[in-house]
Amino acid sequence: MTMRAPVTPSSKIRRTPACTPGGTKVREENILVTVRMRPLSLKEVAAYDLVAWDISDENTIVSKNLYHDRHGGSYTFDKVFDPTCSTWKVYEEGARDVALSSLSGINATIFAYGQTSSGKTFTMRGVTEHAVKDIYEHIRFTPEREFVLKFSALEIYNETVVDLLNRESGFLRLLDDPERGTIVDKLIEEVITDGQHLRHLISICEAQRQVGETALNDKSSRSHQIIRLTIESSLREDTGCVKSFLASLNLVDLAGSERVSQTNTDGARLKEGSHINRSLLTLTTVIRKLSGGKRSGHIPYRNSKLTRILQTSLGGNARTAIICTMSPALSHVEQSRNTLLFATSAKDVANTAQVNMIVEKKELVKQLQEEVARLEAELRSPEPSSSTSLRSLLREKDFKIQQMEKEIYELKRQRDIAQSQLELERSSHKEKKASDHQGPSCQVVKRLSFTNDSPLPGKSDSKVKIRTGRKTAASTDVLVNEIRKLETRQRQLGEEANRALELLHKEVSSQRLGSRDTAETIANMLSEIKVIHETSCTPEVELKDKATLREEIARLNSQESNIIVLEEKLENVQRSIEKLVMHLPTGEETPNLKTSSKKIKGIPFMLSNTANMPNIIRSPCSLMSSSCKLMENEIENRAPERNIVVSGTANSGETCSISSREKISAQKQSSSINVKKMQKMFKKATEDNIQSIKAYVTELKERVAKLQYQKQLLVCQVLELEANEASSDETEIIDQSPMPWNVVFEAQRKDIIMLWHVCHVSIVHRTQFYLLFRGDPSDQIYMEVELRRLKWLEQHLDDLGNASPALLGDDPASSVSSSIKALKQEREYLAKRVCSKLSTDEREILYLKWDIPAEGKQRRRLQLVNKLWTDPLNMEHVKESAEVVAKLVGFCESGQQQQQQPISREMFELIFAPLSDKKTWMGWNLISNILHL
Ligand SMILES: Nc1ncnc2c1ncn2[C@@H]1O[C@H](COP(=O)(O)OP(=O)(O)OP(=O)(O)O)[C@@H](O)[C@H]1O
Repeated sequence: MTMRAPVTPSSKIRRTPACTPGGTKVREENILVTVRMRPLSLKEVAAYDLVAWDISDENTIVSKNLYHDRHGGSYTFDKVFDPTCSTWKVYEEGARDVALSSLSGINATIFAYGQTSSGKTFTMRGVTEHAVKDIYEHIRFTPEREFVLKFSALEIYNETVVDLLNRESGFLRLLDDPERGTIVDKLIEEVITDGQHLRHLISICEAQRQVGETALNDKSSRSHQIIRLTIESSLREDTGCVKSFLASLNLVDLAGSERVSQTNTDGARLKEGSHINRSLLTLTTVIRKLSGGKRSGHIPYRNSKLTRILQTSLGGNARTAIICTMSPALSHVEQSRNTLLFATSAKDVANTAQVNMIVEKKELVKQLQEEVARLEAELRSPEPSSSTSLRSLLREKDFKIQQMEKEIYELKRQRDIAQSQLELERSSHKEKKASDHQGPSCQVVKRLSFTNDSPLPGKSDSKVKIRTGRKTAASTDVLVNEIRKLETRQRQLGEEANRALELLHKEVSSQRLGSRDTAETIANMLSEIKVIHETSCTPEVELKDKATLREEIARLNSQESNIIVLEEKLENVQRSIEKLVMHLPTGEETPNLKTSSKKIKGIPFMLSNTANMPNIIRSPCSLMSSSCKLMENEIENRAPERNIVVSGTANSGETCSISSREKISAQKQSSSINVKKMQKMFKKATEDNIQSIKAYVTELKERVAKLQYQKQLLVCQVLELEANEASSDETEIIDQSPMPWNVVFEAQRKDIIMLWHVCHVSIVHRTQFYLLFRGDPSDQIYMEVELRRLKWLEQHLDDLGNASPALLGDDPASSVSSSIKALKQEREYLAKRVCSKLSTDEREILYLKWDIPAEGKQRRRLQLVNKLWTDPLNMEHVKESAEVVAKLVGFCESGQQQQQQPISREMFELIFAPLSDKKTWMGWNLISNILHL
């Protein structure tokens, strides 16, 4: 029966931190790592193999030969099981707890890792059996819950995923699911009826699995096997709380790492071995990178199907147990040490297991509503102690919301600025076009430009198109000039307004046109306008560079409060004007003629500088002079035979005087008519002036707004400049401080050594390269090329292995297996030279140091050579291997014994040949062949 995804659309998986049975929260938990040592196999006993390890206590395993173990030969784990331990004990202490977590919604994975024939399948078979038994026992003793178990199984064979319940479905694809991580497409899931059914399915999978015979194991698993039990459980009674738990239990039996020299494989087995080793290498890399909390870097899960499928179990949402299996034999000591090193890294990997609960959407809503109601009730409760923290939390949230609103407002504002800037840019562009038509000498300076949808001008947003450098400086100058012009204009206007107001003040107080209130109002207005004028006066600064631009912004910033004061004052002035209008004299009031005529004489005639202030303020004095003229005309009309002169103030140069007594009497006769006319005229002049001041105030307001806008532009420009400088600084920093070459060299050398190992590169080549390139700066290019070639080769190993002969040509060295074969031949060749090139003492020391048992001269020599260059992670081993190979081949570094063959860089001349030229690009076999001759 085929089952699809267990999560239905109407339900949702909720994850909460996992709890131990005791109820304490588990946020991070390290992988449980145990080591199981099997007994010596019959073959090993027959070969008189020795036991290389001691188990000093139930947590520690120690190498019997401490001579060259760089880890001091002692390794500690959560548990170490000696060869007499039963699988039950291994399960009980190394897997049970983790396996049973899956019953309470926590994903669990148990896997066995180790060298081929070390007992992984043996152990996992037992562990699976015990887990199945325990699971069914738990189900039996938990009647209140209903359990649904589903079974699926797959194998990863030669990096392809196959369904063990349905081999016919071919190779399965891996898909990325945002909710569940990596899933295997079309993998069959069968619902299990009971324990018997489950055991039956497991046995089917065992029968289906790829198994082959190797020199080390008659039934060697040639694939990684993953059995997955998906366990869903829910309460039988609807209690209204969490509906069900959902988790999977992965039981993983990995294929074993193997050495061609030990497994004596070729053909299909060899290819399998290569795939197995590669995926295990990725697993090792993933574990190494995850260990010690070094999660920040890239974890290469995607480099193999195995690590992709197990991703959640390695540093993710699962509890994981690893049982490392090993042989006790001395002949496998190197492989066992590698297993122990892997186990040591795995100990440091931390997982974050969560309880996976399935909650129906309706139920989820209900639960959330209840939660909200509870929280609200708590907030309302008179007992503050329990809700204090909640309240403060809410306050905090409110505050955050407010801040966010402010930010949104600010962003909108900045967007508007950017848009207006764009408008400016457009008009400037038009101007430029127009001036271009006029002639080449006309230059238009461009401003900053932002794209229409740019949210934040001046920030590092990639949408912001910035024209920087000289253009920015030029546009800054233009802006500054504009601001300067505005400011000068404003100053002039301020002065005009002052004069006009002073005049008005005098007029009102001398004419007593209004009450005392009116006089006070105007006096206030006058002083406020003065403040405005003083506040808005700015010193002239030459703004040429960014520093002065910044100073200018600082000044504008400091004037921010002034601007606010200014705006307030303008409001006051406007109010005062309103008041003033209310107090204006009506036509019915009869002023004292004597005083009026006296005052007329006394009114100072101040002609405003109308050229500088067009359409803003008309001085009442000019109106007064015209009213004088009107009076004069009237008098002249009434007594044409007499010469009447009306004298004015010194300012105007006009005078208004009467030359004879007759003229005075004529004036007296007509005075009653003229006074009314004068009153009207005076009132009109005052009204006009008030209108002018109103207009002026409005304009001042506009100017202030403009100034603020200009300030924003300046700020934007400075931000631009800073962002550009910062990015160029960063580039400089990067350029100026590369990683020291020796550090790069060490890292590259380690990578190269690992890749040589993975790609089965000739050990003679490795030796030459290793001895020749020791970190001299001139080695850089050689290291780079070697690394690239190896990376390419590693990536294409598969393709090469599978490629048709037509693609590869006849060159036998172009496939993986031929590389391995060539390596084997090379080792045989070197083994023949052991006696002639190494002295007896040298040989004995090496045999002792490298744990080579004393049995058969030829066999010992081969064993010695087979150990060379086999531990790419151990730099001491690498160095020793290179020294031994150099002696065997007769290399010497320049300056050493002359009878030996000197290594020179010419051997590694950089060849950039087309890929079809296998001999050249694979290169190494060719080089070593030459050297062998
Ligand atoms: N603890 C043990 N006690 C007794 N025999 C064991 C033990 N572990 C393994 N063996 C035996 O060792 C042999 C190899 O074991 P097994 O096939 O489990 O190794 P493996 O690691 O799975 O190898 P491969 O990776 O090649 O599949 C088997 O014959 C198995 O019965």
